[in-house]
Amino acid sequence: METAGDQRPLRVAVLGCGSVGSQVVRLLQDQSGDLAARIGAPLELAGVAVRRLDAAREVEVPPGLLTTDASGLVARDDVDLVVEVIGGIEPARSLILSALEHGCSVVTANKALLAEDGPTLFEAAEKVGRDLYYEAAVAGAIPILRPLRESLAGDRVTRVIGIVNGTTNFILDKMDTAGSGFAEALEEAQELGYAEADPTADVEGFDAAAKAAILASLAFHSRVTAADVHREGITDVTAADMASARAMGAVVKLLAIAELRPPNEPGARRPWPCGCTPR
Ligand SMILES: NC(=O)c1ccc[n+]([C@@H]2O[C@H](COP(=O)([O-])OP(=O)(O)OC[C@H]3O[C@@H](n4cnc5c(N)ncnc54)[C@H](O)[C@@H]3O)[C@@H](O)[C@H]2O)c1
Ligand SMILES: N[C@@H](CCO)C(=O)O
Repeated sequence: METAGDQRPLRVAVLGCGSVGSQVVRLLQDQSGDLAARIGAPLELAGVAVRRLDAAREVEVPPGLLTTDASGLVARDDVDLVVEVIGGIEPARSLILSALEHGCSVVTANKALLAEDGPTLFEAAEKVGRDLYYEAAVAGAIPILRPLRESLAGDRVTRVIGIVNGTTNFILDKMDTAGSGFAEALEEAQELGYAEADPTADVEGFDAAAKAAILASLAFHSRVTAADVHREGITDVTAADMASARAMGAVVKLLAIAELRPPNEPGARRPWPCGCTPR
């Protein structure tokens, strides 16, 4: 009987070894047996692109696998799959496009990029017949994007609402339940790895807006970018606001709310006409 070990390994390149990247590398190393059995082939780490070779990391990476040449890594012939977890727009976009052009499938957690320029990536993947997966871009541990895209493909979704930003949820909860100050709670969220590299993205609502745009695009088969989303952060929320909410039996939360409006209502969008809806 053929086992996963008899199959050619799938070679994985990881771009970025921060909070998320280090855990991807750890999983590839610690759970290689389980992953191989589930996938049907061993997953092998081909390389990890980092900014600095000598930086402290949460995971041990064999030095021979580290490189500061991310462009070179995604263009290598022996790489099958690229995991982009450096974040931001550039060079993440160019690296993903190059990886696809070089025949790799791509997994990215980059909601900022997807919300700004997802169609360019989806079209590029479609053109070369490669996969582009991004489940971790919204509500990391909760499978939400694939169910919206596939399980609910035949349904008419009219509303998506939820807490989609962990950092603000953590801060608001600490302010409410432990009486923490905003700055102190933010620092703790950063230490725990919840916050974006620039936490302004979290506390001013940019991260939630990007996630709302991705959710709305999938749920309503439409094109919504982060710039289309009304955004409010939590930096003005005070202890007095918390107390008022509590007195009303409520809590303060940062929500992403996406609603489909009737077509002739002001602000309503038409479904996206071409074949470039998020896949
Ligand atoms: N942290 C989370 O909980 C979380 C959850 C879901 C999605 N995400 C997304 O995942 C991505 C990564 O987030 P993170 O929290 O790991 O960020 P991070 O800042 O901890 O890690 C990013 C890493 O990429 C490196 N990097 C940046 N530019 C690089 C380049 N050109 N070449 C090589 N390395 C480069 C940085 O040095 C850093 O180590 C972001 O898109 C983020 O929005 C994060
Ligand atoms: N900074 C993001 C990471 C997960 O997307 C958050 O706090 O939700």
